[in-house]
Amino acid sequence: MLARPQQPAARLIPAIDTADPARAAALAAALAPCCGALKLGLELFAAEGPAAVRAMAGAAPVFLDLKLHDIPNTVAGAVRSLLPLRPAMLTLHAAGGAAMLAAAREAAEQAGVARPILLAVTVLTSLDAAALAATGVAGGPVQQVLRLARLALEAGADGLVCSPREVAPIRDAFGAAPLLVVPGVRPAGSESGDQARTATPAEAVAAGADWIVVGRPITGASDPAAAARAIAAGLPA
Ligand SMILES: O=C(O)c1cc(=O)[nH]c(=O)n1[C@@H]1O[C@H](COP(=O)(O)O)[C@@H](O)[C@H]1O
Repeated sequence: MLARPQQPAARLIPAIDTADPARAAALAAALAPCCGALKLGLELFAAEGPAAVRAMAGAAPVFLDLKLHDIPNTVAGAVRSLLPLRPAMLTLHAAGGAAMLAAAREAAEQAGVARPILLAVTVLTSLDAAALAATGVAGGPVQQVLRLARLALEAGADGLVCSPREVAPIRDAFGAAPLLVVPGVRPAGSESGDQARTATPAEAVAAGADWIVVGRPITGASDPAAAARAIAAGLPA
């Protein structure tokens, strides 16, 4: 499995969110030297499929963010289908439940020691308290993230995806062991866009994030590699 990062640059995961394979390849080539992994998500996978993962795999470890969420049998089958792509990390929605997460873990173990890190997405960083309440969830984001974190870790997830706001509460509740991958990260002065629960890269790492995921503040910059290096340079050692 991909090791927990020790150096600031290894903590950074740029999100390559584009449907254009040529742009994805250019971003991957520019960003691979200054990050710990590259995140490939639904936009590129929907457009290009597994070929996009194969194309990126030579540049850096691939965080394949497909946020699987279905019945256990279907998710286990999807994990088995994705294993030949050798992703370093794979996401599933914690809200899919313990049986779904356990089935994913069992399927992933067929890959042996090189299996992907299984990350359970808790509460999407785009949801504020009101949007979460509108889905029927009682209690605020922190309470729901802690509830889903416990469920996911007990069911066999290696780590969690959460916003920077829940990193400290998760570390308080579950200690150092869970791998924490944190999107919703915004360098000071950059636009939050559709992200609701944000903090700066340095705040996320100081709170206990292992990896931070940053998309548009990097990919929308005139020099994405320079933007990535500047973010990494601002992280605590
Ligand atoms: O699983 C994720 O990576 C994820 C979970 C979450 O709760 N919020 C979230 O923004 N993400 C992903 O992180 C990336 C954030 O991109 P930017 O908002 O452009 O920095 C996107 O690719 C999202 O799909």
